[in-house]
Amino acid sequence: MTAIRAAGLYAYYGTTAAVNGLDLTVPTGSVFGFLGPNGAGKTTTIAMLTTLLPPTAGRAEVAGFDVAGQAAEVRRRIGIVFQESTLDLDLTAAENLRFQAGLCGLSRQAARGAVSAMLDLMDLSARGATPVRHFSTGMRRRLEIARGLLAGPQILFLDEPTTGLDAQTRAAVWDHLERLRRERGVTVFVTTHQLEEAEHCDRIAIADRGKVITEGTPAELKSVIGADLVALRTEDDTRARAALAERFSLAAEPSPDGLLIRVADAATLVPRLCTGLGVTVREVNVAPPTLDDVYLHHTGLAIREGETGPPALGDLGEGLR
Ligand SMILES: Nc1ncnc2c1ncn2[C@@H]1O[C@H](COP(=O)(O)OP(=O)(O)OP(=O)(O)O)[C@@H](O)[C@H]1O
Repeated sequence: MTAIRAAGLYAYYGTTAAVNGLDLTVPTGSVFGFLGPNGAGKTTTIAMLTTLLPPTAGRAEVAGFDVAGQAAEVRRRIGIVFQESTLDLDLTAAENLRFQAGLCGLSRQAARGAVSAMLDLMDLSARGATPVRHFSTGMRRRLEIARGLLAGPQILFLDEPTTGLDAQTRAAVWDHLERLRRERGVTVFVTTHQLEEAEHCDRIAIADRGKVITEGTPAELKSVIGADLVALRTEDDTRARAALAERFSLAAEPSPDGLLIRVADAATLVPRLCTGLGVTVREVNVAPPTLDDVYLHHTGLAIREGETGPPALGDLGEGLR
């Protein structure tokens, strides 16, 4: 089953192609991470998939409905959590949710049930009557997610949901997202700058310049890189570097962690190095490929958080009603 399918999707702002022939398939019930450097087209893609921005060309289906021709059907089946908070700080948590329930057209009785269930799901039941002004950043984020889920969407879109949160709060938000998938079968589509967060995803797509350049499970993507990073400390790194080139045809980069070498199979190479290098090896560390390596390999960029970016999703349209 496919929750989201995009084929040859384009979005132009004037003559700039923000999304440039993007193809995407998101399986139902998955947590799908959408990664990419600033300006890769992530926010614009979410804006099209959530019907806030009409595609310039191409096709996208969400929950089986066309985003351009069947926007109302799509909207009925999705929830969105914007990057910027859109909560009313003067209202309590429950009031914020009730307000949203009204916008979604839920009856008074249905709203009461949904508000209480969502507060419960996001561990906010005890704070329903507290004005949001008194909430921590993490609690506000959880409330935003609760609000995105209020109308029982099949697919939840989140644009950089953990930006600005500390590590502990980020982990809590991810716990909740994983629970959603597990307990409610909600498909979660999330953009993130945090590669360690991408490890939580079932599948990841990396976008650059408006196109998906690679896609797969975290393990698949790492296996494509297929190289362990070996850090070698020796009694004489200059001689060791020359010996690595001469005897093993390996190029080593000096670094504060020692000589760094990328090899396909460190387990076989390391014992050979220790006996055949001709320079005493003092310390060896082996690290399997990380998503950072994958990202760097495909985009030529190290991912960084907190860079200034183009407009947030909330600025692109009126929001779902
Ligand atoms: N409203 C707009 N008008 C003109 N150009 C825009 C507009 N919104 C985005 N762009 C341009 O489109 C490209 C893609 O932007 P988009 O915001 O979709 O990327 P992104 O991957 O979400 O970036 P970030 O991670 O910084 O949010 C960028 O070159 C950006 O400058």
